[in-house]
Amino acid sequence: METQQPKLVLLFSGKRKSGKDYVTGLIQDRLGPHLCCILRLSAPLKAQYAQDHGLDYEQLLSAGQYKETYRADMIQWGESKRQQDPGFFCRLASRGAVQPVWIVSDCRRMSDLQWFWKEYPQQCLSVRVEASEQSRVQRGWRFTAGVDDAESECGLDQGVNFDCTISNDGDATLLEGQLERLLSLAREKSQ
Ligand SMILES: Nc1ncnc2c1ncn2[C@@H]1O[C@H](COP(=O)(O)OP(=O)(O)OP(=O)(O)O)[C@@H](O)[C@H]1O
Ligand SMILES: C[C@@](O)(CCOP(=O)(O)O)CC(=O)O
Repeated sequence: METQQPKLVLLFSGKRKSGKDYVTGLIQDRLGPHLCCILRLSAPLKAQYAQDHGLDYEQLLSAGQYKETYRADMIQWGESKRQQDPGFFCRLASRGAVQPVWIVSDCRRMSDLQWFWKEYPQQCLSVRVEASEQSRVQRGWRFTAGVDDAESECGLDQGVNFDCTISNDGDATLLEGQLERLLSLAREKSQ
């Protein structure tokens, strides 16, 4: 299927267990799958890595511990691909997307943002999901050297003026309120 020009591209980033998948899932639920798709840059990476290493792709995609066992090695594997072509996973993840609103759920590096900014200069909005260390620990996060101090987690810590920041520390009402602006914008743009 041919990719169609999006009307809005929400570029999400955030630390491990800040809730990127949770928050982007909520937005897609509200907008519906005809209006909004979620693009995971890590999906083509995990698909190829699973195939090469005889692993379970679905489990690598899920929020459980399984993917954490392989995270450091997946990062290395993905970085070797990105060195040859920084837009490699951006291109694969967005291939065939036809909805007017795209949510990229896992931007990690400046090159991820730059690729979308260059391809869709009028449509992009960068969104940072933030959560306290305490919330992240409750969701299963433990500091891991080589992961939490590497570009995969820290690549967007500096140098980006995010268009929007969402605090996701577990208060559902507070979260809903923060999503309203993005939901209104998405509905407006997709008309
Ligand atoms: N506001 C919330 N309310 C309830 N549960 C939440 C909330 N935010 C996140 N979670 C839960 O915390 C866990 C981690 O969240 P999630 O997978 O969305 O984080 P992530 O930033 O995508 O992490 P990773 O980078 O590891 O993929 C999940 O089990 C998710 O359901
Ligand atoms: C290997 C990697 O793609 C894992 C991402 O997994 P997740 O988005 O945290 O589920 C991280 C990276 O590309 O640096």
